[in-house]
Amino acid sequence: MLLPNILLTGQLYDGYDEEYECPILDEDRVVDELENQMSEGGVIVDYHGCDFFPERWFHIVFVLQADNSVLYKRLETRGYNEKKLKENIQCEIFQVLYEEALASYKEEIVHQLPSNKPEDLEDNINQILKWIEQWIKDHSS
Ligand SMILES: Nc1ncnc2c1ncn2[C@@H]1O[C@H](COP(=O)(O)OP(=O)(O)O)[C@@H](O)[C@H]1O
Repeated sequence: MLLPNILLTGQLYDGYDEEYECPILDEDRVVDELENQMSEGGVIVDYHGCDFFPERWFHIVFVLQADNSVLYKRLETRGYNEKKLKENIQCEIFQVLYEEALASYKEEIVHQLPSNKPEDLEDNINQILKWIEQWIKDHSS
């Protein structure tokens, strides 16, 4: 589930942030909106933050990381303004999202995955698939 798409089509935002040039997320509405689907299970949620999601929603959390030079080029290509670009890079340097994940979920379910090169994408998918298979095995009896 790609959360940004749902947010935009479902209009689950509350105003627009002129400084960061993005919609302001209405976190409570997002959680309400996703609750039924999430409690059914079998859902992968892709988003850049996680502290407002209920802990019970997830069995595992992956935090993707990129080296700064790689990330800089990526965000520059996306046309981020100077301030937004700087803050995103700083966020990566201080591992803000990894820390947020550690603070929001049990440490043993939070994993970091490098995402610098296309090959990393493939490796990460394989690793996540392996984890899913193992989880299904462990929980089917
Ligand atoms: N592992 C990777 N290797 C090479 N390019 C990547 C990789 N991950 C992302 N990218 C590049 O960055 C862009 C944005 O990736 P995306 O996963 O959508 O980022 P985010 O989820 O942080 O918004 C992609 O279109 C691609 O060009």
